[in-house]
Amino acid sequence: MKLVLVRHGESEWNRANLFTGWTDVDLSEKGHQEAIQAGQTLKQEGYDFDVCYTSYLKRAIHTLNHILDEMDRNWLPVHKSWHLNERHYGALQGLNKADTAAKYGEDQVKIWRRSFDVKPPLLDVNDERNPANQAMYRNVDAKALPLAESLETTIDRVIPYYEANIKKDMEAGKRVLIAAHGNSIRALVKYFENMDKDTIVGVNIPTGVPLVYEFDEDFHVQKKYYLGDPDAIQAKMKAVANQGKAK
Ligand SMILES: O=C(O)[C@H](O)COP(=O)(O)O
Repeated sequence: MKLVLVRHGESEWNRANLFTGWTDVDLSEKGHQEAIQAGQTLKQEGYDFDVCYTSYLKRAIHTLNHILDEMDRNWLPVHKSWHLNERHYGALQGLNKADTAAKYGEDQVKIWRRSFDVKPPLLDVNDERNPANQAMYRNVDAKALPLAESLETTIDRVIPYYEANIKKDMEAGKRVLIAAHGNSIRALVKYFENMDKDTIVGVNIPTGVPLVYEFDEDFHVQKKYYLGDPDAIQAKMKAVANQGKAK
């Protein structure tokens, strides 16, 4: 069984190096190109899908749309869920990552970005960015919506959704494509690989590159690989890690 995950292409806020989280920003021009390239790669490599999953955020939705365009698979069913959203970056959303590192130190920014269980500072409940105050989440139980998330609390909402929906589809023999985000994908990577808290700290997901997992029938990982030029992928991962360095 194969599962393909793609982090959205570069967003406008990735380009500006801003903490983004649940802010609904679109792809940059480079991000659109990365998503188109991901679709072309999947097509050239002979991939096909039966069902797709994505988040509520347009950078992931538009990435998926580009991929489906390139594969001529726009007719596929697409499930959108807030459970696949990026980790909520709380009151850090909108701040520049390098400036934040200069102000609070690179170690603190690494803790906020990559530690397993530390949440960034919470949004105020009255903040218009509180998801409970936004139309996008009007059908979600407000008690389930965060004011900030750690990777641990992101896992708490990604994995039950994966098990109840995506895993079920895979068990039924469906080929699944997920277009999501750096940290919702890190949640899945940690779970699939049973990774410990220290190892996941070093995992950075590149933008717009298909990541393939091959599982046996008990959902043990047999193989894991990115599709594309290995040097270019390494460079993209390093660039993500370096976003938290002071200039
Ligand atoms: O929300 C964000 O800022 C990014 O999409 C992911 O950020 P990170 O790599 O700093 O966790």
